[in-house]
This record gives sequence, structure tokens and C-alpha cells, in this order.
Amino acid sequence: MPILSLFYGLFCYLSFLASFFYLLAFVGDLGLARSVSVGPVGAAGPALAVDLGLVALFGIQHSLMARPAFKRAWQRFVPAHLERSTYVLLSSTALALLFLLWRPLAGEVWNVRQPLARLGIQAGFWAGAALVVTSTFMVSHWDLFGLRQVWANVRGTPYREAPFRLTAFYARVRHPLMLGFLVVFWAAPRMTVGHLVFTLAMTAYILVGTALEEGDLMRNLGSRYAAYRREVPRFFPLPWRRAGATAGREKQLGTGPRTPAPPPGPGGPSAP
Ligand SMILES: C[S@@+](CC[C@H](N)C(=O)[O-])C[C@H]1O[C@@H](n2cnc3c(N)ncnc32)[C@H](O)[C@@H]1O
Repeated sequence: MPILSLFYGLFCYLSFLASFFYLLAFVGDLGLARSVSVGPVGAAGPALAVDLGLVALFGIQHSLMARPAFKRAWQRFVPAHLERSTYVLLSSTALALLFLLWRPLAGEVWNVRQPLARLGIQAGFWAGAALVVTSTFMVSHWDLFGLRQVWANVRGTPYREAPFRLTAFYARVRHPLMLGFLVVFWAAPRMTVGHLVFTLAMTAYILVGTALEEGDLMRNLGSRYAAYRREVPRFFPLPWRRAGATAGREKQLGTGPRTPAPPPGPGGPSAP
């Protein structure tokens, strides 16, 4: 029933919105009773084990379920047009578990007290959040969160994956969205031990996740992605390197459909 699918898709999208904004409050210590740094502090060993387990659970869910082979397997149980929405819902659930069960760790790694420096770091945090949101729209926000898939189902039209982008932020770095998250996690005027554990574990996850994503893109786009990889840095922009910087390259890299090889599946994009 397409209309039920649409409501399900909207519900999953709302779960993403809630978990994203809660994540900002959780990691930015924005007045929550329990956050990455605030809450009852117990013994360090068990707390560390629980915290690393929670990040690992999120990382495994988020990366494993985004791989083409896994998508093909679980589309035997979940209709193709609901695959992405279900993925988004499960990712939000894994994050909710992390928020609920996280155990802060005592101790301070740094605490910047100079007002201007604090302000600068806080501005960095919000710039990182803005980079995340803007990048989702550059990739294709509605595909990433499953709504274009359920909408195509309502209209009875085939879903076509969004094209690969080489413009705007994606002309400067290959992973602007993940760069935004890295900035959000590291830009803390006060870094507690718990916050540092979270940040290091998430950084490790982002490094592994983007490597897996690039493996899929290499298989799908082949030499086009290899050329993009040669021209554009992974995370940190360099003024002299961007997509199409070499004369005549733009056309060769192309912005057309992504998949000459087996399509990544009708459910839409993967994730790092
Ligand atoms: C959550 S997004 C993250 C994209 C990228 N790793 C980043 O950090 O900006 C993951 C999806 O984006 C897709 N993707 C990666 N680079 C892209 C690009 N330049 N244009 C369109 N989609 C892209 C991947 O195929 C994957 O389905």
C-alpha cells in the first residue's frame, strides 16, 4: 500500500531529524541532563567497554547495512522502496541507544577559557553542523533519507538513483559530509575524557566507513571515480586541487549516471 509506505517513510525521516539534532545537543553539551560529558560517572573500565561497544554497534549497523551485498540480501525481506527508510530508522535507533546508555568518563583533556577562542571553537562546531546539512542536499537529501524512493512508489514511477556530483563542496573534497561530522566532534571548547573517547571512536569509524564507501564507488564508477580520487582530496581541501582542475578533465569525470556496472540496488544510496 503506497500511502502506508509514504507514512512509514515520513516516520523514518522524522527519526533521522530527531536523532541528528539530539546528536548535536549530546556531543555539544547543549543543556541536556545526560550528554557525552554529563551524567553519573562510574568505574572507568566498564564505562569504556560500554561506550566503545555502543559506537561499534552504530558503526557496524551503519556500514554493514549500506553495502550492496547486504542490501541485496535483505531486500528479500524488506521491499526495495522501503529499504533506505528502514536503514535510516535502524541508524536512528542505534544512535538513540548510544544516547540512552552512554556512560561519561571523568577527567578533562582540555578546557579553553579564553572567551574569543571559545567563541571561535563554538563557531567551528556550528559551521561543521551546517556543512553536514548542506552536503546532504548536494548529494541528494531526499534519496539519502529514503523519501524519494517512497514517493516514486506512491507515483508508480521507477526510482532512479541520484547522479554522482562533482560540484560545489564535492569539487573540493570527496567527503564533505563526514568532514562536517569530524569538525562537530572535535570542535569542543571543553574536551572531557568521555567526549574524547566518543570523538576518537567516531573518527575511526569515519575513516573505515569512507574507505568502504570508496570501494563501492570504485566498483560502480571505475576509472571515473579513480580520476576523481586523484584530483580531489579525501577530507581537507587544498586550494590547488579540485575536480576538473586539469584542463579537459570535467568532461572525463562526468556527472552522468553512476552505474555502468551492477546497480547498487533500487533502495538508493549507501553510507559510509
Ligand atoms: C552519507 S553520504 C556521504 C557522502 C560522502 N562520504 C561525504 O562524506 O560527503 C553516502 C552516499 O553518498 C554517495 N556519494 C558519495 N560521494 C558522492 C558524490 N560526489 N555525489 C553523489 N553521491 C555521492 C555514496 O555513494 C553514498 O551512497
